[in-house]
Amino acid sequence: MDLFADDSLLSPIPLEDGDLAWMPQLPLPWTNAEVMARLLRETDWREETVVVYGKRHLQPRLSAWYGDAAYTYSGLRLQPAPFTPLLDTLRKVVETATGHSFNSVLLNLYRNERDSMGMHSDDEPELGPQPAIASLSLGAARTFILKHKYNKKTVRLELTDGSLLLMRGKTQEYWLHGINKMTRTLQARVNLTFRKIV
Ligand SMILES: O=C(O)CCC(=O)C(=O)O
Ligand SMILES: [Fe+2]
Repeated sequence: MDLFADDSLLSPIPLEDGDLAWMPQLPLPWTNAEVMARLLRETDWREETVVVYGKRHLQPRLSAWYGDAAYTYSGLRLQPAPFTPLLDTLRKVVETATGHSFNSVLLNLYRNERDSMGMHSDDEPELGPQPAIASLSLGAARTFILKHKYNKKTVRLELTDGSLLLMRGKTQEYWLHGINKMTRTLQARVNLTFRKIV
């Protein structure tokens, strides 16, 4: 279901075989720093283990999954917790800004420049075809890298404090995305990806 959208604040970012839109500052009812501090404090952050080629590794970031349904992500079965009042408020703000409805959110905490996320597509079957995923960033800016699966073109976006990136259409089908480690010292960043499990 698409809600009535005040999406005039979202600007399209041209991307072949994909659909991206972005706003530099999502209008929030608190300052970015207040939202970030509350998310750091109120979230049930987990250091998840992943098994790659039979070897167990700690993920290079902390994460938490809130929503109505369990979700399989990077081979991990994430047990959901119900939305908190803060997450519910953020969800409504993001829904108004994007015109899409969401019932789940994955939070990632990049503690410093050494935390990262490998290249992937958010194409799990429970998201349905052509999912809309809204990504809210708080704290340190990190570079979001998109790589085309077939022609290998690369696009880099700076995801700054308070910004909202909407990925939809064929984006997950044609592109991988991720966050690289950096060498320059960086403060913490929290990213929330709102999703709809169908
Ligand atoms: O931290 C980011 O901006 C990317 C997060 C992401 O790709 C995900 O949660 O699937
Ligand atoms: Fe992703």
